Amino acid sequence: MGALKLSSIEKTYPNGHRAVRGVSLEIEPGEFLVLVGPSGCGKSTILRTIAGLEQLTGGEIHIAEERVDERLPAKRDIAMVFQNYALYPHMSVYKNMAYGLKNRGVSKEEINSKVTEAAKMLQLTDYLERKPSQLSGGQRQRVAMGRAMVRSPKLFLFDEPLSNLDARLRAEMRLEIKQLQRKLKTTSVFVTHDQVEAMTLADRLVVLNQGEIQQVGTPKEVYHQPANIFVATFLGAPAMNLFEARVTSANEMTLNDGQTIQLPAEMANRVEPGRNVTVGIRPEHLALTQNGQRPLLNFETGLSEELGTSQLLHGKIAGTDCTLNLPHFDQHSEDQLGVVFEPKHLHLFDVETGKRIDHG
Ligand SMILES: Nc1ncnc2c1ncn2[C@@H]1O[C@H](COP(=O)(O)OP(=O)(O)OP(=O)(O)O)[C@@H](O)[C@H]1O
Repeated sequence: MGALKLSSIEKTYPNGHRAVRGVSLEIEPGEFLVLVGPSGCGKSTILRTIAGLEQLTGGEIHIAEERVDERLPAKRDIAMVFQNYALYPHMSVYKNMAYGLKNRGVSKEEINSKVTEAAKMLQLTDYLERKPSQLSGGQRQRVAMGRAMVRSPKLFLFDEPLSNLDARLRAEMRLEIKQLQRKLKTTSVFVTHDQVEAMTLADRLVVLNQGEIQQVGTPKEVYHQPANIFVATFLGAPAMNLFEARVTSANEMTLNDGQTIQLPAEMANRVEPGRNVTVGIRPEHLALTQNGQRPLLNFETGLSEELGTSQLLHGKIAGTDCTLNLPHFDQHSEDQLGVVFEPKHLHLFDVETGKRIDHG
């Protein structure tokens, strides 16, 4: 039984903008699903239609097998955590957390036990009498989490909840949310445009662009077998390197400047000669030749950037911009270097459709 099911949902805003285009998804109980994509791709709109803050213009939403898209937000048994926390400034932490339960007529004793338990889990016990203005950003975000938790909803919805926090706190809260969700096992949908957040939090990722799903999969699947060029270049920093090439024999491709690359073994004889393809390789999968090793491609060196744990070396292969992410720092004075890679790390895409040409 799916915990949440979106069936061909559509959202066209009154101004005619079609923000969500036939999105279908099924989420398992206890799953942590992350919606990720560039600004304007429709991820917040999807979340808001699940919560009932926006009306669908097509399709259906089911929560635990019950159709909910025509129900009022309060009748959907959902708790939402927002980017701006949405706490009541004049109420104490305790009252903020208790508010939703009090409104539902839950007894004082039960409220007390739930708030106390959530506060303990979130390390807020010492702050229950404070007002939100007397808390740090991270603590406020925890109160917002606590308020969602005490209601024991069927579903948590997170709308970029960490984007107001500084980088360090963000990383800490990310881990806390993950640990908390593991403990509570509440089905969760989390929206972010931050790919690191998406990769680290998700059981499964949904990559969106222009209101449409591009790919659904585990972070590993989506990173290592991107379904198309959009997904391949959206996830990963620096982005995957792309080159135009033509398949010139059963097992070989030729780049613009005549340099050739072997097709990955699984692809030999499977892509017809004459076909134009886009070849992708991630910066961390390219290395410089060492000790007289034979180069697979020539690399014209440009600027390098030192990142501490690794070094980015920018340059060109076959006249196309290209970046290498190298684990060791070395000064490079030569203009031309050789690069090597493992053929299994090559990604092939159709030039016209941008879709992955699969090799297992
Ligand atoms: N009320 C509205 N009326 C008209 N268009 C809207 C409305 N709300 C959002 N949109 C448009 O719908 C598209 C999707 O918006 P949405 O907020 O869902 O994107 P998003 O992926 O969450 O982006 P961001 O990361 O910037 O929040 C955008 O092009 C946006 O301009």
